[in-house]
Amino acid sequence: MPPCLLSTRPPSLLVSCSASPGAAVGVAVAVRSPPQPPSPSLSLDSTTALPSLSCSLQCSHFQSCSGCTHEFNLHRPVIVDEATDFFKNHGVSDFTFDTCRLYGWRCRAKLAVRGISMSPLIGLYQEGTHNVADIPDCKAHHPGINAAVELLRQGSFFSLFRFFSTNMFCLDYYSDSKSSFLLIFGIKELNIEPYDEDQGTGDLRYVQMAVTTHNTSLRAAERYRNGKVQITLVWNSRNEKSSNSDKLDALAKFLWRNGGSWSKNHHIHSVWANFQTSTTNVIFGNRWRHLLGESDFWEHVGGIDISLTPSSFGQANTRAFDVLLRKLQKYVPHGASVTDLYAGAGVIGLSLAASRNCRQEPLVKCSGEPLSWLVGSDVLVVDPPRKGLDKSLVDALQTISSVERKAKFSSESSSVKEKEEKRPWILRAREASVQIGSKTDSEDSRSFPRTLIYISCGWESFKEDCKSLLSSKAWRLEKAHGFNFFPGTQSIEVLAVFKRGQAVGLKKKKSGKKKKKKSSL
Ligand SMILES: C[S@@+](CC[C@H](N)C(=O)[O-])C[C@H]1O[C@@H](n2cnc3c(N)ncnc32)[C@H](O)[C@@H]1O
Repeated sequence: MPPCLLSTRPPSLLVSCSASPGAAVGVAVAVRSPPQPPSPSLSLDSTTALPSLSCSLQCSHFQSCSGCTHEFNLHRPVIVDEATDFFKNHGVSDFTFDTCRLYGWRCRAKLAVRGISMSPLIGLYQEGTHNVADIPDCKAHHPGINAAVELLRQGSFFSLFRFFSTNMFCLDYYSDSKSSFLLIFGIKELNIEPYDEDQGTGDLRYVQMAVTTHNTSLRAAERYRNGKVQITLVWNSRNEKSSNSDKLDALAKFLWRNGGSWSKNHHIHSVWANFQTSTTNVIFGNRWRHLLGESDFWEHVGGIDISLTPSSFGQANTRAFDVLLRKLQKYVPHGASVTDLYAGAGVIGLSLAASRNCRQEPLVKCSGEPLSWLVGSDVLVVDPPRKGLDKSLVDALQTISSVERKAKFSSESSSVKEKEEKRPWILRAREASVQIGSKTDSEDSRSFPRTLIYISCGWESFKEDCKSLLSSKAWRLEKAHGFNFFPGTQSIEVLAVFKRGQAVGLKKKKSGKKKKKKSSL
């Protein structure tokens, strides 16, 4: 029996659970809920009792698939309680949590392909094993991904017999094709072999599906559900000239013919190949080839259009990411200079640059200081992988105030020296260096960021990093928000805003205490 949170949170008649507007993909209907407008945010008011069944997963693959670990209360993972307490204990009592879209949210998936040709398994590894759970009806996937997986399954593996016996609907689907018989015959001929890890044999190892919902020819409300899928076939060969390349070519053409721009049911954006022969667990090899469809994959997020290659890091939950980016923009002043670390394809930095009209700061390198690349930045944004910040960065951020003091001191003393300089040839050389735009010492004295925005997908590592930053007294927490990036799991995305130094109130309190002590003596 999967864990049911009904026992911890009794259902109430008034339901305040609602998915983001437009979350019409496998929608959970609020039980006994009076009609109410969709609300993208949930209040964390503890008096608001929430139902379980209204936001339950109801997925036939739950338990066999490792993707989702929690079946109920998708709108409010249990970890939100812990996060609320954590932030309260660190001075932020108004932590908010955005429920976002609960179903069909995953726009990026890497799925293993295993089993046998007649009966392939396309899905995720079962917990702690290398057995793949087939997940054709995954509730987390954008429906376009499930449709593309189904097409892939037909194209790659269906035998003529199985095709006729269990998928008669496909005949209608293909009936307007000029040569449906040839097509069916072709499917059998493809006979793609799923990868066999033990032997290192087979053709298709993994498939990556990425959905773009950026289609400006559709009304905004229709774009999400009409998203198109970029398919990357991770092929077990060194390159496109290997012996099984005919099969790859045939599979790509099959996918494109039946899901591409000329097909009746256009849901495939493009087909790519990645070549990988390594026997390790690394999914992708270094060689990528665009095969069919559009080569550019555009997405619209955080107010910008961004083109990602299949090898780029992309957030799986595009809509929730958009909600986060819009919240993030509010913490960056207009015209600020921003440094974006762990930037991946640079979506965050570009979104801020566009929405906040950010100032461009040339990179300044002053020798000897690990934080030199932050000189002149007003805001630092970090978005590390699940394991959190690199230790060297935490160390640098902990010592940022003393580094700044040192930098200021050295630039002040050098400007004193500058003033004392009388030799005309030195003065002329200095003037020339300013004219060609190179940095002088005095410019290095500009301060380091006063704001640090930490975006985290790893709650445990975030807590550790947060404690380290706060314990150094170089930073204080000012705001924190959570986002439901991964409904069905206990992972949330956190956006935490830190400011330099300690809270003014805290300092005052301390000096007040001292005074009292003195007077009591
Ligand atoms: C959670 S992703 C965020 C990417 C980007 N901010 C976004 O939202 O699209 C973390 C990124 O950091 C990169 N990364 C991981 N370790 C890194 C390191 N030590 N230095 C720089 N980047 C790193 C990863 O490749 C990945 O692109």
